Amino acid sequence: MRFGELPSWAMALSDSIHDAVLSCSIHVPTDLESCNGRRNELVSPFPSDLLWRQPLFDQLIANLYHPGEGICAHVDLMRFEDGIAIVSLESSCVMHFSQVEAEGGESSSSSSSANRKKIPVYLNPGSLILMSGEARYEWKHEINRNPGVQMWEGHELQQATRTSITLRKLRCVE
Ligand SMILES: O=C(O)CCC(=O)C(=O)O
Ligand SMILES: [Fe+2]
Repeated sequence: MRFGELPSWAMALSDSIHDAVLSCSIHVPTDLESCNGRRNELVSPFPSDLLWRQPLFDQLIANLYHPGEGICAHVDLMRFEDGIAIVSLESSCVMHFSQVEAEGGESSSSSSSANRKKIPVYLNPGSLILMSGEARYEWKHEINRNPGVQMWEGHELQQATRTSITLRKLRCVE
């Protein structure tokens, strides 16, 4: 785990994440009438106030998982600001997202565990996960790699050692 100024390779990674977000961000007209007035908004996988903050990230953790190891469902600690990036390396895997229980817990009918869906996201080696806003605060993420096989769309995933690098920004304490 590392806090404060990141080592140069992690700064380079952070810059690459910044560039990757920019390269898949597009400007779209806010409405048809304003098309000619060139008013448009940026649609981006990371909100621009987060993308342009300085520094983008100042904390990183590298996690090493052997076959059969994963991480249980959680929301990242509130000591970190909004805007989290994870680079997934080496082994493919499936990350599941599930909605945080509403206040009042299991008795709340719309959010009972039976109704709460898990959204699977397939991660290739090199995949970048960006979490902000609702995804960061209202959804848990987990990787369930029990010993044995993990399946994706009917195919068996070959489990190998997996490394992930999570980049975050510490919340300022006043
Ligand atoms: O290994 C991963 O992809 C997830 C890591 C993670 O969620 C965390 O460190 O909080
Ligand atoms: Fe996490």
